[in-house]
Amino acid sequence: MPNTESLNVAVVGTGYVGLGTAVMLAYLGHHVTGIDIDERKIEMLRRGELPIYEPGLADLLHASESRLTWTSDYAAAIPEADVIIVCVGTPPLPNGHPNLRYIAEAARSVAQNLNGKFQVIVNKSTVPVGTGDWVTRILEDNAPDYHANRYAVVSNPEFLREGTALHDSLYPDRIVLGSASQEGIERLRQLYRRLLEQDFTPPEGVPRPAGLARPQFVTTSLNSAEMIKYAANAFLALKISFANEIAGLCERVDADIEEVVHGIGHDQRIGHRFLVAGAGWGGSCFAKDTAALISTGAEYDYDMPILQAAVDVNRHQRQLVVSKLQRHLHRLQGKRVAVLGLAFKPNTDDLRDAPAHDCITRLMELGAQVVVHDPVAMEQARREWSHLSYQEASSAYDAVRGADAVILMTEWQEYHDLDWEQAVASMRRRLVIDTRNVLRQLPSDTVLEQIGRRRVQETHALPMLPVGASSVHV
Ligand SMILES: NC(=O)C1=CN([C@@H]2O[C@H](COP(=O)(O)OP(=O)(O)OC[C@H]3O[C@@H](n4cnc5c(N)ncnc54)[C@H](O)[C@@H]3O)[C@@H](O)[C@H]2O)C=CC1
Ligand SMILES: O=C(O)[C@H]1O[C@H](OP(=O)(O)OP(=O)(O)OC[C@H]2O[C@@H](n3ccc(=O)[nH]c3=O)[C@H](O)[C@@H]2O)[C@H](O)[C@@H](O)[C@@H]1O
Repeated sequence: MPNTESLNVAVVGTGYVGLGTAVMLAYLGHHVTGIDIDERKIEMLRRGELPIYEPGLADLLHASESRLTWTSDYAAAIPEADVIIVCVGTPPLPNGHPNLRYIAEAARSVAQNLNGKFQVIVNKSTVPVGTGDWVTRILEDNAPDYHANRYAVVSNPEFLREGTALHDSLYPDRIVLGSASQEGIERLRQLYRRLLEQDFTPPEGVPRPAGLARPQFVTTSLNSAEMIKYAANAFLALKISFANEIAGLCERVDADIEEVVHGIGHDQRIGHRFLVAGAGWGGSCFAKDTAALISTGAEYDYDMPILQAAVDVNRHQRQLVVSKLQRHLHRLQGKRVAVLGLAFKPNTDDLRDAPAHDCITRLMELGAQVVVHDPVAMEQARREWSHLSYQEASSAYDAVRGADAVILMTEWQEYHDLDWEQAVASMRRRLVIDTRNVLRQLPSDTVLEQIGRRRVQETHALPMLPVGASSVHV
């Protein structure tokens, strides 16, 4: 094992996880080379620009610049690396199984450049149980001189959330390492020593949480580590779907999901987190990982009805938003609907499986005129959602002006801080569907619909107003 505190690390794949990992490890003092086959990303990173939006990441990137290198050439990074961390994508195939093509390609490229000394190949991508063994086989088949090479394969699942990636990377609850190689585990203990002991100066803007416990160091078999990642995401998705199911019943029996969650959350066995009802979970991983787990079950002829129900509840939840709109506006043909927020959650530009996509698609099918705004994801949407013909607004106020309804899809702070008095005064009809339950007091003549909550502001008829009218009596 190298004696120095600082290791040479190659991070393969510079997406949301790879970038967070590379920058965090450089901040902790390691020398990191990020490798990506996407040369556009590498060029941007070389210019000091980030290809993704993640709060605080640009500052940390610049603070650690001297220990960060970017390349598309495996040969420039792998031979020198003590640790190679694979963070390539594992997107879903139509049958729910993850596409492991990028993992196989990365493993082959790594194998061809191994140096013959002891190197640790870490898999951080989310992969089905058994992938670590399969990667070992790919390394054996492709390393130039298999017998001369010594290496360990370790599964090290990632638990960061987009939007809070730095916080989650620097202050993790646990670091999970699965491997049959004790030597591999020990090298990773060295890699993560500063994290484990919380022995670093917190970067500006990412303070250490008060009373923070040190991360748990969890070592397991390769298979168990791979399973831990899927089980964790499945359980979180399940919690949200449970909250959404109870929210639906709350609406029918005139109870309030927020009061209910507050009440049950004080039971320490339940807790408050990940029980916020809304438009359903989205993002790059929950749908992909629940589908992957169900598809793994199917391979073994093993049903997973609880997980399947969580997925079904989520699908239904996505449709709820438009139903709420129809309840008030009836026919949506020609109605102008403002959608605030496109990203699947605040503080990211990631649009993968964003609930806003389903909502906009449905609104368009029903003939509505859709105007959208997002503080950071508009450009991304122009690239990825070019099949949707909505109008873009340059500000939230512009989106809302003249609208028959506003749907708040993503709880960006900017929307929370809007001057709602001014915003609703410019609407044609004062109907606000808050799918994230974040709005509190709107002008009294506004209908505010939330998820699973008693109608916070009630009105019996929804008047149509001349645009710009400042008040109305109902
Ligand atoms: N996005 C997230 O918040 C989290 C993602 N994960 C998992 O981490 C993995 C990566 O996810 P993201 O970072 O979101 O993916 P991403 O799609 O943002 O990034 C993947 C990157 O890998 C690169 N790549 C593909 N093949 C390559 C190859 N052969 N060599 C070098 N680079 C290659 C792509 O060009 C891309 O830049 C996935 O398995 C995901 O499930 C785990 C925890 C959190
Ligand atoms: O494997 C992954 O990719 C990651 O997936 C999630 O992280 P992420 O998808 O970035 O974001 P979350 O904060 O978990 O939110 C996911 C979705 O659930 C929704 N959500 C979240 C929490 C909640 O209480 N209610 C709720 O509807 C969010 O709005 C969002 O659409 C997990 O939280 C991470 O631990 C995991 O590493």
